[in-house]
Amino acid sequence: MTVEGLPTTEARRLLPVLREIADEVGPGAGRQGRVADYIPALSGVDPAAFGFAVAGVDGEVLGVDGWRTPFSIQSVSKVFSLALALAGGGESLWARVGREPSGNPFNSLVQLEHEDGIPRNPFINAGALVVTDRLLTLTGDARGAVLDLLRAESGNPDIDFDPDVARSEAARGDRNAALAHFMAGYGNLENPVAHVLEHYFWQCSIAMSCRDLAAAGLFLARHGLRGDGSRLLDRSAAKRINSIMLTCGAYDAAGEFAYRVGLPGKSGVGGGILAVVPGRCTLCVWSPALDRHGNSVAGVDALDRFTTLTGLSVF
Ligand SMILES: NC(=O)CC[C@H](N)C(=O)O
Repeated sequence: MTVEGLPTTEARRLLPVLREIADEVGPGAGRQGRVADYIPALSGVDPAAFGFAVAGVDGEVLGVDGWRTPFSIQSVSKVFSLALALAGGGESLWARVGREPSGNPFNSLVQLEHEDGIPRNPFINAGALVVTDRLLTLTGDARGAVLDLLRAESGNPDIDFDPDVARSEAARGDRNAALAHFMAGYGNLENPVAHVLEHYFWQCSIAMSCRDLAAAGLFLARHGLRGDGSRLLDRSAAKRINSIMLTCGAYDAAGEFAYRVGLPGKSGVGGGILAVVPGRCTLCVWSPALDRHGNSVAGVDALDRFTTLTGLSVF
């Protein structure tokens, strides 16, 4: 029981652990790694920023330091577009994208030719472009569908795209354009390349805080149930997304992430990482300085310490 006599929630119980970790990791944030600058609009972010939030399956969200500061969610959006594509279109997606770790950088082209235009998994860029294409076919507005889901599940209607980030990425989008055109050449896109790219860039540009992302990801900890009690995914689909996050969520460092953290997680080059403790809670950590794989240095460190201190991993 807490001092107020209310039952201790998961978030309240874990908040002191987040505080302890932030005191250890936060002061060093930005000393190792580099902020992503291949998307120019991301390059001005403070490398020393740090935020950490925990959301219990009851919906309570608490956090420390910069947990309410919005940042560019980038590839963390890939979890939500995948959830919507599976919820709306089912298993047929898997004819067009695989479920194996790639072992290659998130924007790599090399595997695609060997594997006939079928991306290894939905969390590398090529795979996410296929998922966006599927969502476009299903909804007519992939980026709008992702934004609506994020607003609804976080309970924050003010979440929005960042047009500067979206335009900046489009202006430097040659690699993603190459991936999309290459897959179109293999017949693995249903919509025009320019349309798919636009929706992908805008979806990546969404700005959210650790608070909002931890809350929005709770359906993954609730085995597919949304905040209003309705079902987004059946239990099996939720399990599968968590599994792919564990094996593919940190690009070509997914093995190292699983080794150190032991949780399903998805990182983005904005420095955010969403992690899931199924049945218990979600965590979102943010610190913009990245390692050479594109994962937040302080973010992975914080999650590593979290599972070490609490024993809350899937193993
Ligand atoms: N790893 C990432 O977060 C990459 C996302 C970024 N929008 C890109 O396509 O390059």
